[in-house]
Amino acid sequence: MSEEVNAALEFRDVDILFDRGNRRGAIEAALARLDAGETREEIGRALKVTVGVAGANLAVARGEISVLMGLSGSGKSTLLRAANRLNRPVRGEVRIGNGLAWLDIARCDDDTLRTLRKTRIAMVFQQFGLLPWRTVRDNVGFGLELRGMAPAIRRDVVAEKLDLVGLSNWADAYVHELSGGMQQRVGLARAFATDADILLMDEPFSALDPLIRRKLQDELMDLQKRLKKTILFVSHDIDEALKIGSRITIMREGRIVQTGTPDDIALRPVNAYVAEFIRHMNPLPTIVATAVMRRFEDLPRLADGMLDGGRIAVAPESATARLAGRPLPIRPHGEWQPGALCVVPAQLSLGEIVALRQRSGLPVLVEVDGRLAGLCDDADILQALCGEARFRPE
Ligand SMILES: Nc1ncnc2c1ncn2[C@@H]1O[C@H](COP(=O)(O)OP(=O)(O)OP(=O)(O)O)[C@@H](O)[C@H]1O
Repeated sequence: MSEEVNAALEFRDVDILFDRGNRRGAIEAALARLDAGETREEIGRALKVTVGVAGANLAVARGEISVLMGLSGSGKSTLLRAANRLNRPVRGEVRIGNGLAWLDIARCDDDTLRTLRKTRIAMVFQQFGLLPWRTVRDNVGFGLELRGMAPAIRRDVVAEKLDLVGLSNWADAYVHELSGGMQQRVGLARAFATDADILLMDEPFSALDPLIRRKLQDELMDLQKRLKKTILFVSHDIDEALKIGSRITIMREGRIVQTGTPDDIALRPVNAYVAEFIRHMNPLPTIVATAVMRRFEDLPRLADGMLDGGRIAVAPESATARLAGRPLPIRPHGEWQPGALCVVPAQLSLGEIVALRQRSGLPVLVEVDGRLAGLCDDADILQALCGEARFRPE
C-alpha cells in the first residue's frame, strides 16, 4: 500500500466557484483569470463569480483531527463541504482513500456518492441539525434507520453511542428538552452511530458558552483517542484549533496559507498573516516545555565545567545543580518538594511551568527522551508569554 493512500481524505488542486450571475461561460472565464493571478475580489467584480476556494491542496491522515482555521469568508466551510460534495469543485479532486485505492468524490457517480455519504462520511453541524419532533434515541438512530437497519440492532447501536457521550438517561427525551451542549452531544452520537470513519465538523461548538465548549472539546479528544476517526473540523478560534488539532490549516480569501502541526503554526508562522492569528492565542495551554526552554547545548560552561544557567549552575551528566554555591536537589515532576529543582516532561504546558516556578521560586529543568535537555527560568517564561520567539516569520 502506498503511503499516499494512507491518507483518508485528500484535496488536490481544488477550486470551488459560485456563479452569482448565471452568465454563460462565467466559470470558465473566472478560472482563466484565477490562473492569470487575479484576486478573488477582482474576479468577483468582473464576472459576478465568487471564488470560494482556490488551489487547495490538503491531505488528512487517517485518525487525525485536521482543523481548518480562518476568518469569516475565508473558505473553510466551502472546502469542508467539498468532502461530501455538498459543494462540488469545478476543478481538482477530492479523494477518499480506503487503504487500497482512491475514489474522487468530486466526480464519482450518484450511487457511489450516496454509498459514501451513508457509510464513510458523516457531518456534524453548528446548529446541530437535530429533528425536534424525534426523541434523542430516534435522532441518534436516524441515519441507521435510513440505511434500513433492523430496529432491534439499531436500538443496541444507539444505546452504545448514547453511553459513549454520557446521555443514556436522556434517550426518551425530546431534543428541545436538552441544553445546547447536550444537543451537540446528540449530534456527536449520531455521527458516531453511522460508523463513518470520516467526520466533517463545521464549527460544532461555536454556539455554546465557553465552559461547555471547553468540556465538549475535551470529550471529543477523549472519544477520539478511543475511536480514531478521521476528523476535518472547521473553527475560527485559534485556541480551539491549537488544542484539538493534530494539524491546522490556515485559510485566507479562499486559499490555504499554511498547514502544519500546532507547534509549526505557533512557533513557525510562514508569514505575518499567520503570526497575527498566533498573537491572539492563549499561550498557557498551548506552548510546551521544549519550546520554552533554553537548551543545555546552548549554555556556556563555568570554570568548574558546570553549565551556566544564570542564577543556577547545572551538570546534566551527573544530574546535579547548584544555587549560590550550595547544591540543589533535583526531583522528578510528581515527587517535587520545596527547595528542590523540578524536572518536567517535554510536553508540559507553559501554564503548568508558570505554576511550578511560582511555587518553587526556582527554574524548572526539562527532560526530553529520558535526558535532561534544558531549563526554563523567568526570562525564558516571559519570552514565551510575550511571544518573542513565536512571532518571527521565517
Ligand atoms: N452556496 C454559495 N453560494 C454563493 N457563495 C457562497 C456559497 N457558499 C459560500 N459562498 C461564498 O464563498 C466564500 C467562502 O465562504 P465560506 O462559508 O466557506 O467561509 P467560511 O470561512 O466558512 O466563513 P464563516 O466562518 O463565516 O462560516 C464567501 O465569500 C461566501 O459568501
